[in-house]
Amino acid sequence: MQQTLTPHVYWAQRHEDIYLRVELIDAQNLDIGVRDNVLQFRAQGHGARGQNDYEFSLPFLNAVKTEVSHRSTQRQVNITVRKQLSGWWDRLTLQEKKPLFLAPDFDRWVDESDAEMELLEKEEKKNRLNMESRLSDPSFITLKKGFLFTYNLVQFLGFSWIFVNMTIRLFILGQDSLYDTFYTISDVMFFCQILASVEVLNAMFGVVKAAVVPAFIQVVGRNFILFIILGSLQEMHNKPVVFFVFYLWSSIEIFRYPFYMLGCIDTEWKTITWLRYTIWIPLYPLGVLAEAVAVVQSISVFDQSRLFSIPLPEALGSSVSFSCVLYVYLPLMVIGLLINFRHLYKQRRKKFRTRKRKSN
Ligand SMILES: CCCCCCCCCCCCC[C@@H](O)CC(=O)SCCNC(=O)CCNC(=O)[C@H](O)C(C)(C)COP(=O)(O)OP(=O)(O)OC[C@H]1O[C@@H](n2cnc3c(N)ncnc32)[C@H](O)[C@@H]1OP(=O)(O)O
Repeated sequence: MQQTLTPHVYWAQRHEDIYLRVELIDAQNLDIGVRDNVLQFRAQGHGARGQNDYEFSLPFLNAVKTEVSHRSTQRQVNITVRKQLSGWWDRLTLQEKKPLFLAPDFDRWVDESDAEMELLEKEEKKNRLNMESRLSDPSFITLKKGFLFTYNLVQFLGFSWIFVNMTIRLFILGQDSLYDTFYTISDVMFFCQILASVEVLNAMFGVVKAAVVPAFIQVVGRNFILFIILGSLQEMHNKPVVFFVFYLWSSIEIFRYPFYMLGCIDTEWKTITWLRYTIWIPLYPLGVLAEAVAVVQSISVFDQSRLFSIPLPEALGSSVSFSCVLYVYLPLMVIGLLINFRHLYKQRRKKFRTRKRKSN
């Protein structure tokens, strides 16, 4: 006659689950359930004392859910019980004295802080997956493309207006047009450059696959020139350098934004792609050079007007001219140029390498 025996049971916990491993080979006729917060286990199998009926019951320390999941392998039965409330238990069973058949499962054992880390990682992974599934949701993609298309269209119209207006004025007025660029163009340029801040946000929040640092350097660099150097000093408004800065900026944008617009409707025009990834090569250094000339020309104006001068403690004198900041800014421009030049060079290589591979 078969006698009923108790198998060896190993346990471990996480904040949300209890894991039990019952050492029973070829377990059959399993009857496992939670009743009145007590796990009841009954099965036939080959345990420490050979082929027998095996059973045990475990009254849990805290409340658990009644549904139990289990999986029987050739060597053991794995049971997972969900805790009613997420938390760390001091022990598994209601009674303080540990039953003799129960031992920690060192293969799965972790201490509370490790389990917390595990939980955090699990949650992060869940959030990431949620985010990814939201980002790949067709309605979100349509909304995103609609937003980007509109943004790029507005910028394209703005910069085209600037470029065409300046070109026509150059043809009609000749050299004279160089002296009043700021008065005729600055409002639209202010609008476009303020709006361009969206590009940093787009890169930061992953709306587009663009790099954050180059976008930040680009937007901050241009806005510094536009609002601080040109916008705040009336003496700079009629300088020909304004023409060169605005013309060089708009020359790239009338190709860059249509390139992005076409991307939003999954279309590519090879000429536009080539122009977007090529004409920055002469334009970028020329643009930085024109901006540097504007900075140098503004130094004497800042020194005379004392605009934005930095107040000092009485012992050191009255104030320091804002031109000190400009002496620091000039080498920063060179660093910014190198960072963005390298970035654009990489983007160009990536673009043309991919296209060559596609056409092979
Ligand atoms: C702590 C204070 C620091 C302050 C530092 C100050 C330093 C000052 C440095 C001054 C340097 C600035 C000088 C500059 O003002 C001079 C000029 O501009 S001269 C004129 C010539 N200029 C240019 O050619 C630069 C034009 N600008 C750019 O190219 C970008 O702004 C730049 C950030 C530099 C690079 O762009 P990005 O990283 O976005 O690369 P991609 O265009 O290849 O885009 C990558 C992918 O993202 C998709 N994308 C990007 N934007 C959009 C969008 N608006 N709509 C839709 N899709 C977009 C794009 O399609 C690419 O995707 P895929 O690869 O799938 O095609």
